[in-house]
Amino acid sequence: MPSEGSINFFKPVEKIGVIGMGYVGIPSAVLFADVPHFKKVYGFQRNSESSGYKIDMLNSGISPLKGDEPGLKDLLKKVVSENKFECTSDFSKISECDVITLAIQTPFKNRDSLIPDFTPLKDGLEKTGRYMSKGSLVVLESTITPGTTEGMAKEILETESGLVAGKDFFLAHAPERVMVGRLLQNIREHDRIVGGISSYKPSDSGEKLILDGPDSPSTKRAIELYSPVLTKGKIIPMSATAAEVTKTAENTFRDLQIAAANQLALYCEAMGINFYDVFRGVDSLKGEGITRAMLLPGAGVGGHCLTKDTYHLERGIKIAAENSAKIANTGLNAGSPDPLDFPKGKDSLYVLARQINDFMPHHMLTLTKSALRRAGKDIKGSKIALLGWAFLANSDDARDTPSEVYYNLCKEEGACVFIHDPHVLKYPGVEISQSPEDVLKGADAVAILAGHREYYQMRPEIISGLINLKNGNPVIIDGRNVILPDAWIDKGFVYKGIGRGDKNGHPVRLDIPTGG
Ligand SMILES: NC(=O)c1ccc[n+]([C@@H]2O[C@H](COP(=O)([O-])OP(=O)(O)OC[C@H]3O[C@@H](n4cnc5c(N)ncnc54)[C@H](O)[C@@H]3O)[C@@H](O)[C@H]2O)c1
Ligand SMILES: CC(=O)N[C@@H]1[C@@H](OP(=O)(O)OP(=O)(O)OC[C@H]2O[C@@H](n3ccc(=O)[nH]c3=O)[C@H](O)[C@@H]2O)O[C@H](CO)[C@@H](O)[C@@H]1O
Repeated sequence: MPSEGSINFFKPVEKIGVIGMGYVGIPSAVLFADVPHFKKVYGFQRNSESSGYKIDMLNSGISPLKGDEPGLKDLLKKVVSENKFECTSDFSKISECDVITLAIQTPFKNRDSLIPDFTPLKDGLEKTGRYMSKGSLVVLESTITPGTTEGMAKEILETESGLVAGKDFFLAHAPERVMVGRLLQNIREHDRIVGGISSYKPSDSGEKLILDGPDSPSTKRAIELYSPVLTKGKIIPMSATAAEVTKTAENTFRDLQIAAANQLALYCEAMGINFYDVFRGVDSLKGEGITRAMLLPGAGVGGHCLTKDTYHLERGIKIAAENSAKIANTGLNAGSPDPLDFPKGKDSLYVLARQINDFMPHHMLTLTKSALRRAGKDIKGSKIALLGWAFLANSDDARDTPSEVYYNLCKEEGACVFIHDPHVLKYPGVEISQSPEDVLKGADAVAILAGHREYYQMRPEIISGLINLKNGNPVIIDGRNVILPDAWIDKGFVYKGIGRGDKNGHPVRLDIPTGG
């Protein structure tokens, strides 16, 4: 084992353990296994009721992941047949590994508390600490609250192993930035953020020199691990905490950009103008590095990433302030101010962005009720055709979907809601139809919640033939800018669209045929 802070590793990385055979761990493990000079990769998977089945599947060269992952099937078969990858629930094999990476889920306990449930991750860290050898590198790939690597993870590993982080073993955070559907490509091509913990080495004068970020031996060891896997991507070294903030901030900023578009859309509606005119205008200011990356407004923000990573970041600064206060109280630097200087009593901009994005399904309800009123109907007792349950266009992923919020709000108002989605076949607690006719027949209102390509094909004359014309004008609410308002207004629809202040107050045709 190198002396404290030394960067001369005594042996190259040969055996790797990846804990957590999921969307992140499986592609990560098979890519490591395909590197010629990495001799063996163990995929550690606990033999739980919900996921234990993966062990035999993986050892048979079959991926347990849903959906198509280009290249994964063949690569998995290859590394299994070469005996370079083996899935196991025998965690004692961790002792053979030079490197252990943890790709374990880090969900929030519930949408309200927004406190992460680190139970599975802590279990993975305890097993790692129990079996890891001196000189090994531990890397957390899970999305975690900033401060976790230098904090909770380091504490658990040191307690379980009796070793000292940064001296007897290396510790880093290398967050995953993959998208389901292109896991291998993303790992190979995205730049890789690598953040090792700080180490210390004695200077000639006997003082302790801090080796941090790119100079940290843990960072350097992690670079040795990830470099052979990258094709287009390059390594971006930094400190462990900076790596944690990078991961959570990249999604926080995307959420913020979407919230900015949503707020502007609400302003445009209130001022009777078309958001998309303003979008084109603002977007035209390009060149000289002065572009404004404006994103698009919509019926809300769903998914596993953007709905949570802001709260990881917020929790990270809260913990940093608490830790600072603890030091302040120990008299080391008594009375030191709160490390965060921020306008007193003001909410975080990022939390406000989350609140604006979470408001959008509520705005969809406002538009629905207003349109039904203009058609002389009450939402209570109305039939609403909800088009699009997935949180993302042309996807079957419905995690944290805004459609569920809108659905529950309409039900609370006494509406009967029928759901259509061509990609999401089932979801707990609701029925989802793949037949547009069944959902649209007799509907008083059509609400578009996801921008699936199928919905761009809808024609007003076809839809009006299906829905309920007998008691007044049909209604359509467009949450994803899918339809052209005039064509539908001409057919007698009452139209409302997010950001469409220029059309939301359109005159309503009263001479529509109510059908035979
Ligand atoms: N899925 C994505 O697209 C994606 C993208 C970026 C980041 N991430 C992050 O990566 C992490 C993993 O996400 P995922 O989607 O791969 O999760 P997942 O649920 O698909 O896989 C986690 C796996 O770990 C196993 N596991 C849990 N606790 C364990 C333990 N103590 N010991 C051994 N195995 C254990 C589970 O059984 C499961 O098989 C999360 O923090 C997530 O936020 C995921
Ligand atoms: C590795 C990782 O963490 N990757 C993340 C993942 O994020 P994701 O899977 O959650 O997908 P997103 O595209 O972010 O959409 C989220 C929701 O926001 C709505 N939305 C979107 C854009 C817009 O202009 N207006 C909107 O309203 C949309 O309908 C949906 O509900 O992939 C993104 C690249 O796709 C990445 O950038 C992002 O880091």
